[in-house]
Amino acid sequence: MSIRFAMIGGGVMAEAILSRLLAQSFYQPQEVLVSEPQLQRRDFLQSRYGIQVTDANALTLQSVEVLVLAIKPQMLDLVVQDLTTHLAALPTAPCPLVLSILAGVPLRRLEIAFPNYPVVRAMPNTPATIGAGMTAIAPGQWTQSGHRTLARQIFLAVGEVVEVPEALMDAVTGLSGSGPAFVAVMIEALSDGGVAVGLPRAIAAQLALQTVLGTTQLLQESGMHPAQLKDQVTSPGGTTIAGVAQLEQAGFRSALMQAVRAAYERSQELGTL
Ligand SMILES: NC(=O)C1=CN([C@@H]2O[C@H](COP(=O)(O)OP(=O)(O)OC[C@H]3O[C@@H](n4cnc5c(N)ncnc54)[C@H](O)[C@@H]3O)[C@@H](O)[C@H]2O)C=CC1
Ligand SMILES: O=C(O)[C@@H]1CCC=N1
Repeated sequence: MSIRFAMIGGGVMAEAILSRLLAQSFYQPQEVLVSEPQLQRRDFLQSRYGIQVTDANALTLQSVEVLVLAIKPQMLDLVVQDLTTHLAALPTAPCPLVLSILAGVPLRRLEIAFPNYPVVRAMPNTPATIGAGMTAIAPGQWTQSGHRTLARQIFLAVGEVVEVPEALMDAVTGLSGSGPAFVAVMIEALSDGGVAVGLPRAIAAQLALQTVLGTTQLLQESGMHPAQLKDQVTSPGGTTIAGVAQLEQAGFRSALMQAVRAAYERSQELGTL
């Protein structure tokens, strides 16, 4: 069976996407090749998923349908240099669909690195690991509708997908790309708050997690605006409004808005490194 799906970089996000695609039989393990420099990581991916692995990036360009770039943005130039050194010139046909999940890196740079290749810039997030991801995609100038459909299908395997103009990709990175960390920090802090007022750690952690999960599900299923839900919980002169007043005093909303902006600005910076 020949390789149809290749990835350069076999880290956290590569595994998240790969594991779901395999679990849904989107690709068979024998059709997948991951190029990864760390031996331990290669061994892990091979034994866990039964896929093929290599430390030679150039092998990923051998007549595959899809090539996912899953290295850190700072590594892009090095990887492209490595590919062109080993292949003399990148293959001109048939060109795989290049799917980049690199934060910040614009289509313009990717299309220079992979001349005339169909490129889709994507920003998934870590809940992709359990099929609850949120991915935004922006197609490049050489993509045809089949490429866009394929990109959408791949990311639908790991959660929800939206298509946005490329100009919004850094904003997406600030919100849904980076957001799982912001939410995780909030859950940890809620749990710490519980411990501070006497709850055992394990119980505090369970309460914090289920409260966030249940609230999210309620908002999603009811379609209620978050402000409406907040109003429903806050009894006049009650406990919740005392807590909400403290959040406002500490600048909680502002902190979250600034966190998204900082991540957005960093994504813009990473695109220029
Ligand atoms: N972690 C996240 O939540 C998200 C990450 N991303 C993007 O995904 C990309 C990968 O991020 P992670 O998976 O978190 O990083 P990671 O560090 O877990 O994975 C990167 C992998 O690339 C490998 N690598 C390093 N040099 C290489 C080379 N020359 N050739 C091939 N592979 C090489 C590393 O050994 C590592 O396994 C980044 O560009 C990031 O911006 C996008 C969305 C979410
Ligand atoms: O922190 C980062 O740079 C990556 C991109 C989005 C989430 N993690």
